[in-house]
Amino acid sequence: MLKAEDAFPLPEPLSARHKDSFAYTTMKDRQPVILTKVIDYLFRERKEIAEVYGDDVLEDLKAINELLAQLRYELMTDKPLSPLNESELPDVHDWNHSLEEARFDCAAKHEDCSWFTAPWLLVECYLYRRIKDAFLKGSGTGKLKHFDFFADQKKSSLLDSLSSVRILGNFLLDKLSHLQPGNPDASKTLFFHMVELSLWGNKCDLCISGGNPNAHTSDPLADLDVFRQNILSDHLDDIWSFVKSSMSLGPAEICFIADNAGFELFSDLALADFCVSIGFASKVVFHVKSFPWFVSDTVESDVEFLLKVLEEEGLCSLALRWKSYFETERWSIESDHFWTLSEPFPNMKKIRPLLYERLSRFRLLVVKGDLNYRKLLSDLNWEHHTSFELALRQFHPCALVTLRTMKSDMVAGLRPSVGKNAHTIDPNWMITGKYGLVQFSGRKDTESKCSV
Ligand SMILES: O=P(O)(O)OC[C@H]1O[C@](O)(CO)[C@@H](O)[C@@H]1O
Repeated sequence: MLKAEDAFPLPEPLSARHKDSFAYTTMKDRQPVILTKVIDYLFRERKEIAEVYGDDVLEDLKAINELLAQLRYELMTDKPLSPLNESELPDVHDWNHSLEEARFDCAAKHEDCSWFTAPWLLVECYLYRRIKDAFLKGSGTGKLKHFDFFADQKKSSLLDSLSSVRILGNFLLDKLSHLQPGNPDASKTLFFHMVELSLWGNKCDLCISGGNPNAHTSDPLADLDVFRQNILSDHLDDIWSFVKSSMSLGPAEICFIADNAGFELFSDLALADFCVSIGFASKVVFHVKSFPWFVSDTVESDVEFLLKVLEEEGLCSLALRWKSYFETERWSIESDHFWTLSEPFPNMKKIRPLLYERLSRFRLLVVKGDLNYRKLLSDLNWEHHTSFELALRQFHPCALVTLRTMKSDMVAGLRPSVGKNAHTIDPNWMITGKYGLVQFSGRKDTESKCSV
């Protein structure tokens, strides 16, 4: 198979070193705001937090905020990136290896490896890992080591999206009750709609809004027809052919590499239910983050909160249905520290071979969101018309679909004129979340084992 690096020199990683780039704006404007909001939140809510965890955490909060203020200083004054110290998380070695490699590349350019010279993917992920570090180090009592400092924002975002949740939930329940088993073609249009709903679920996240409220408030079904023209790369037909032919092999295990909690997570569970109900999937695994990440990324407790809200807010039958999927292990949640490294997915086989092996057992991976897309395509500055397959750089544990609204200036797999036309309509087309991609690769690495 043709490798990207054999075909031409690989493009440069995106980096804040380019002052006209989105990476630069993000690191200069958005990241300090996100960090400051965490600091403000901990200070503002200290009494409430102490009520839950005990007065001794007031000292922890002070220590954590000092570490976060130091981190903000390092970011805003473009200090060299320091290695992580020993910590109870299993990722320190991998992180320090990534930092060492970046330092080596910067040294070749006679530069320090800092927030504004290193690859954007590395520094953006590093910020969230350092925030986590502040909680691990600053919590002398140990009580706040696993505190979810983004939980309140995620909860509010879900509660603000309830009208959209109700519309989609009732639509799903109605459609599920009219499915025609044994007649997959009857489900095709609906399958397209469920995929599109999960795609546009990615539009709102709390990272792109710098932590400001960003809920889904419109009618997601009415939006479908309006938004369809904004799908710049659309492999839905290929996905459906794959799903249909796969169904003749018997139900399979599939996996979502999840992104944001709130409405997006809800739309992902809805798509997963549809895949189960039409007989495509026997089991669904949701891979989530193991600590707070990019503000609104899903951690396990966000799934629990979603089910609780559905139960309390008039979607009880859906909540019970999904709870029973989890109880019977038809659905399950997994996590891996690879998702909170800065490593591109093509490095997974080398760095986390067991995870690659695990993914190779699924029939389909659904890779959600902007950051996962950047990692999938190595966050390199691809020509927009580079083929999606080539840009995957041989990441083929199993067939995969990526559903991503565009919130960063990196893309591959577009037909030649598509980017130009989008740019004419909206010069910010790559970063607003208004445009989306549904891309598919049916290829599977023949060296990886397959049990389904
Ligand atoms: O939740 P998503 O879709 O991964 O988006 C994460 C956000 O973080 C970024 O990757 C960088 O800030 C953006 O491109 C995007 O707004």
